[in-house]
Amino acid sequence: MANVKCNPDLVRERAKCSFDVNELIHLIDGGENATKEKRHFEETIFSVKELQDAVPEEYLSHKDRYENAVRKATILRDVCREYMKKYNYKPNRFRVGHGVFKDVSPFLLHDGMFVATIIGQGTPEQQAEWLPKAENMQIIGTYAQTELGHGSFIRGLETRATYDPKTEEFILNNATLSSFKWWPGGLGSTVNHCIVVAQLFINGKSYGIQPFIVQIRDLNTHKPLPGVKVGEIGPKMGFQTANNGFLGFENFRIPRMNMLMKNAQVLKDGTFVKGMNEKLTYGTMVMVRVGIVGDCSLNTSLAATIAVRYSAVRHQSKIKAKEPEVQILDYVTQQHKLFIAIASSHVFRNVYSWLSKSYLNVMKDLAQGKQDHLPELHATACCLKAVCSRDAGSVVEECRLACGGHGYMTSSNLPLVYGFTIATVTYEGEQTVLLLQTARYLVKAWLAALQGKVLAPSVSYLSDWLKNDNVRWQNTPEGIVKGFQHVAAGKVKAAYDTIQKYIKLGKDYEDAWNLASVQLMKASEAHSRSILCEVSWGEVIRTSASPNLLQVLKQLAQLYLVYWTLETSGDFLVYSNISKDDIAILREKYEELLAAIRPNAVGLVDAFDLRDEILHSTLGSYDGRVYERLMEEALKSPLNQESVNASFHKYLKPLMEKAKL
Ligand SMILES: CCCCCCCC/C=C\CCCCC/C=C/C(=O)SCCNC(=O)CCNC(=O)[C@H](O)C(C)(C)COP(=O)(O)OP(=O)(O)OC[C@H]1O[C@@H](n2cnc3c(N)ncnc32)[C@H](O)[C@@H]1OP(=O)(O)O
Ligand SMILES: Cc1cc2nc3c(=O)[nH]c(=O)nc-3n(C[C@H](O)[C@H](O)[C@H](O)COP(=O)(O)OP(=O)(O)OC[C@H]3O[C@@H](n4cnc5c(N)ncnc54)[C@H](O)[C@@H]3O)c2cc1C
Repeated sequence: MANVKCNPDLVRERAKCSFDVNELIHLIDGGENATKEKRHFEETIFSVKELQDAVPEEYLSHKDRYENAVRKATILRDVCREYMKKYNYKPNRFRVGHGVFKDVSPFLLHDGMFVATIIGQGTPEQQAEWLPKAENMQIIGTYAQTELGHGSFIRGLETRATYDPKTEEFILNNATLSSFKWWPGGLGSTVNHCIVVAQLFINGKSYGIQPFIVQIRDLNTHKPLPGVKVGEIGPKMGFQTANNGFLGFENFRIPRMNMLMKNAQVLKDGTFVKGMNEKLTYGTMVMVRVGIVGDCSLNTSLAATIAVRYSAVRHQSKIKAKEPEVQILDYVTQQHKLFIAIASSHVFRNVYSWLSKSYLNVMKDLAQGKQDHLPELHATACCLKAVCSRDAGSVVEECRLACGGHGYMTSSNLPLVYGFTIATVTYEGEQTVLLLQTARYLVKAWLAALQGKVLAPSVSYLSDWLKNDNVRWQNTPEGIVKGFQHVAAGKVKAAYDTIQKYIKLGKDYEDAWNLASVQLMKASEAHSRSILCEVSWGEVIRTSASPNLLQVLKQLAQLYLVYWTLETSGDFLVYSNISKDDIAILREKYEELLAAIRPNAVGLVDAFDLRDEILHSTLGSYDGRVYERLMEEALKSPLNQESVNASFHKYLKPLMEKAKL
């Protein structure tokens, strides 16, 4: 990239960077070697001509766009397979996926949930049967859980799997419209198999929801099998190429062994054998929620790179009347909009790495029959997924707005990035629903703290606060982290007290919960923010890096802490010992941090190391040829391929002629 002829502003920005950009790239990637491998892999993918679109895909019809995405998905699969064989390298498909598809691969659910569910929910025998076929794409699958009528409340799913001991089969049925599966990615026209989550019935008795592996299309003709009704759900806000679909069954029979039975089993005679914990059936969702925190880091870095580079290139208006128009990045309000995006990406990455380790530890425990840490993992993954996805959506939109009119252009790629980022707020557990899951855990933890019990590490601050809620405020990163914990503890207590108040007024627990649920949701958000602050600050101070880089990483981490303290200063005034003077000091600190980060802004986004092919942006490319690219892309419009469009003769001319009469 260094030899590309760049916009002079970007050249100047890069020259003033105070740290070694390559050092940060290596740190993010996990070492110099990892960067080399990543770059070699990406170079390979993006040099495949067939993966490059001649026409921007927004000009294609819905159908052509889908077919093009499938074409590229199959080529990408082949290239990756060869590459993995040759180099024994497991690539991050999500990064290159953004480059190849711009939007979402029709195989996303195959990789992200179908294979993962076979691993997580299948017995060793079932894995041996299905996994090789799924991994080498002999079968293509998705995860079909959500229905027209139910998504959040999965105990309410209506698809039925009724066991027939005579034939040792399950009979799948969707008797109502609301029971039709609705949303699964790839289901529309791509997959031939599904994990179907259905209510198990044996001898008229319900045994809750269970996962079944179901073939829905003929492997040769791709026609839906008799008894299967399947199709695509149509255009959406984003995810246009994900091929989301609907599905219903009518007396569709599958063998008994197609119920994934790692957790619970149905024996030949119809005996149901309960698993260690019925919530383990929800395991794939926990895994994906963890992954989404990492995805939030990637999505935020895409938007930050585009908006920061553009803001360095774009000159508009003046700060001082007699001086030239400034780079818009010099406006402190612009820095306020953008630097939190850079900081958030680092915070999400660090927290993702921490959460993934917890996830793997709990999986190891579960394999040994220990489930003590599962509730804590579930509670933590729920609130972090909810808050990170919401933050990422807001950050991406702020970056888009920060690019003014050009941010509204599809060719900036910011609308698309927003489309797939904001979807993460809803899928894999709607944000409020997940925050309320965490609130259940927090309320229990609060009760346990009141009883003097020892709490799990992520909530032990509740006990500390109970012992001493009068800790002096300190304007240090550690003091701010404590402050976030005080806010969270104060909110948990307030929500708990509100539930108790309603119960005393004669409400039952469920109604009291619903009445207090705004507070519960906010408590859960505050808990999540305190984890984000504590973990990310902790990770940064433990980072081994050169003094220059460490200084910049600390500035970013502090920016995150101070930004969110100021954003939620009302809460701090209510629940911590912060004073108005402390807030004024933090405001000053915030301005200092923006100024300190300013010279490194372009270096920091360069360190995300996102190739132009991944960014897909007229505004964000490495060379900063913004206006040239905007014009080049505009000229690709089909309307610019003709000097006069047929509509002139058909409609406009007759209209003008009528007006003459
Ligand atoms: C570096 C880059 C990395 C990139 C990685 C990218 C990652 C992305 C990977 C793949 C992309 C895939 C794309 C996905 C597209 C979208 C897919 C989908 O959306 S699939 C459908 C997802 N659906 C949901 O998430 C539904 C949400 N609803 C629920 O989960 C549940 O209904 C519920 C809200 C949890 C409620 O369940 P239920 O009613 O049964 O429970 P409760 O009565 O409320 O609670 C009972 C107790 O059970 C505990 N519980 C609940 N869930 C779990 C769990 N999963 N694990 C453990 N424990 C659980 C709950 O806490 C209650 O406990 P108590 O309070 O009673 O003790
Ligand atoms: C892009 C995209 C891709 C998807 N891909 C898949 C897929 O591959 N497979 C799949 O199975 N599903 C998929 N889904 C479905 C997704 O998982 C659900 O849409 C999601 O879980 C939310 O459920 P819902 O639509 O039922 O929302 P609802 O639950 O109906 O939410 C509507 C409102 O009701 C509120 N609400 C609901 N319950 C409660 C409660 N208990 N307390 C308080 N408020 C509540 C919510 O907070 C929200 O404000 C996808 C969705 C999207 C958008």
